[in-house]
Amino acid sequence: MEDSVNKIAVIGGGSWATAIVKILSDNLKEKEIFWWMRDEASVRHICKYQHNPNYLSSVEIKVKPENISTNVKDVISKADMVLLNVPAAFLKEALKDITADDLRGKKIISAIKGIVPDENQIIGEFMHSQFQIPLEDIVVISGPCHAEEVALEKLSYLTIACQDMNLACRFAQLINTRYIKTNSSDDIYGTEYGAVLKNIYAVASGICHGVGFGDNFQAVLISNAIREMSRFVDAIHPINRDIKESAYLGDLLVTSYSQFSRNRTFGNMIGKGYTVKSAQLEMNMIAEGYYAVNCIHQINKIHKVNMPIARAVYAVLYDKHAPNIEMKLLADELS
Ligand SMILES: NC(=O)c1ccc[n+]([C@@H]2O[C@H](COP(=O)([O-])OP(=O)(O)OC[C@H]3O[C@@H](n4cnc5c(N)ncnc54)[C@H](O)[C@@H]3O)[C@@H](O)[C@H]2O)c1
Ligand SMILES: O=P(O)(O)OC[C@H](O)CO
Repeated sequence: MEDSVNKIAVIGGGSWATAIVKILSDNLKEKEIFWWMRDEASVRHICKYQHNPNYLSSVEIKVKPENISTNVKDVISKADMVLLNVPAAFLKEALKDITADDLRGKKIISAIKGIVPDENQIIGEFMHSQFQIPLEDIVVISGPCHAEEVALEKLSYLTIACQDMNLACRFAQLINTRYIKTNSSDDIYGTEYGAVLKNIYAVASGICHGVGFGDNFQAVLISNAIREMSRFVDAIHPINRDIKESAYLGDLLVTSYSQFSRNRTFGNMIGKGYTVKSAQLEMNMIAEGYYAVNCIHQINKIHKVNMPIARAVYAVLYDKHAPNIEMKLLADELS
């Protein structure tokens, strides 16, 4: 991989996939980018106008038109690195025609922050168990970074997690740009679960805002959320990690406070009285936290970690408890 031109297949056509395509194009290392998205009309539009019509439409797309396709098998076959970037809930659907043979020998990069529903697996576990990808060939991209700020070339930091630190460093060299800096980590489980949990806490943050809590309470909520995240990731994968690093605390902060956060926006609508369906319809984007809280609820039946915030979000979204009452009950449990 080091000596030959890197061939990278980006799988997904949403905001983050579009931002990642921009980052890869702006990075100066020689590479060829292939891009899969499910929507034929979007492919045609991008090939003709060099802009994604639905997401980050200000970004100029520099991928060759012949490399953009709705044929996932074809796109994957041309690459040696496959960068997964569809919401976790749609990953199985996106890869339904792909076999372990199609992915043999390829490096898998996950930019997804979610859990595969029904399987209740983070992306690395899913790719390892379903496609026999060796764990050391799986790379996770995480950290506090909104696609919208990438479009504006605002300075951002990404964490590249991989059990093979050489691979983490090699991939980092493909995405470092003037506005993207990278850190490396070998904590693939903590990085993935941290990203999953921060989405749930952003939904909680939005619900609290929606029902009328202010900044003072929000600060207490987030202080409790980082401790809850720490308890859970330590129970799942107990290694020596600093939860204050950007991939954990940083991502929790950006998602809980930013105007760009999908999960916070979704939670805010729920707090204001929208149903889940109507909030989802209102957004052109996906709030991973909605799906993740159900998966974490199932996973935590085994681990039994004390998770009052995730429990409250689950109660509102899945047991249909009134958001204002549930958040007041939660407030009594926080300190
Ligand atoms: N947006 C960000 O700033 C950002 C940053 C880091 C990580 N991520 C992660 O990237 C992943 C992709 O999120 P995003 O923000 O790009 O998505 P998005 O919300 O911008 O776009 C939604 C995506 O989901 C697809 N989609 C919607 N309904 C679908 C369906 N029924 N079947 C199949 N696909 C469907 C759309 O085609 C689109 O690609 C998520 O795991 C997210 O957590 C996002
Ligand atoms: O803040 P959200 O909910 O849009 O999630 C996007 C990214 O995960 C932030 O790092």
